[in-house]
Amino acid sequence: MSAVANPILRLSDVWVEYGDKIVLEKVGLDIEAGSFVSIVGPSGAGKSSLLRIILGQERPTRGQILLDGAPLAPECGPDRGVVFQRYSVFPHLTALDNTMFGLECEKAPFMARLFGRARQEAAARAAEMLQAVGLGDSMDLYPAQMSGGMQQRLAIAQALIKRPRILLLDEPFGALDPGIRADMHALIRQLWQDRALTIIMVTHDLREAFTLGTRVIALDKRRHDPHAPHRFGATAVYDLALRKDTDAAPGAAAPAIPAQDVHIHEGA
Ligand SMILES: Nc1ncnc2c1ncn2[C@@H]1O[C@H](COP(=O)(O)OP(=O)(O)OP(=O)(O)O)[C@@H](O)[C@H]1O
Repeated sequence: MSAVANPILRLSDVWVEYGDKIVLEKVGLDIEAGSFVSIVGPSGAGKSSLLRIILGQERPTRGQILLDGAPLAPECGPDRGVVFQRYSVFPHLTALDNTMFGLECEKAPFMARLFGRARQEAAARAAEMLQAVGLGDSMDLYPAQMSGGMQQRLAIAQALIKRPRILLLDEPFGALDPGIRADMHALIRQLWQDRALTIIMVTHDLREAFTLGTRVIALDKRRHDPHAPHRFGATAVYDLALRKDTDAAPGAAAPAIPAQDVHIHEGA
């Protein structure tokens, strides 16, 4: 376990099992508020499973997750927002209505519709959010009228409208062209800094992991049983804290890291 004083998230001895298949075993992690944590690892290592349990969509089969020192509520709370690789926006709603939807669900959980002044306030907040992600001129467009990059910007606006403190990103830029990806890196870095977010991002792209992350965690199996591939789960096999100049230009390569600032330690 990587000990951090007053972590925003603490995972202690967390296991995720599906029947007799062990996906994650003995995961122990402290996540510091304001950090940008990149999670890497081979396909099937349990990266998305880890995000789902932090989001509260699923519960670990063993172990404990603390959010600000208190056990994680069993459902997804407004303190955590999520963006997936595949566009999660609603095709029948405009960008503005897509962004407002989260607020409408929160404030009018049965009808998911606000009226009068409450609606005006929600629309103003959604418009501000769309400006922040660079969609200020596209509020009336439907997702089918938007590019992939624009749809991911919209998904980020949806995730951030409820002002979460933790943003979970599951391969958010994996389906985008390299040029658009660079723009999205700049955007996410800006939002991370401006909104003092804690970000946990799963990616297959090591360059992306090191460029954006202040910490890179690799999940993998420490033990393999060739006769029973599901007998052992993955855990954090590498945990690298990177010293980052947060004022670096968006998209800039990570600065060189002096050897003494690289901490490689075994998972729990
Ligand atoms: N609901 C489920 N029931 C059974 N097995 C599951 C379930 N969800 C995930 N798994 C299994 O858990 C393992 C880890 O899946 P997960 O999607 O977390 O891995 P990943 O590291 O995110 O993979 P990828 O990089 O390919 O997206 C996989 O073997 C998957 O088949």
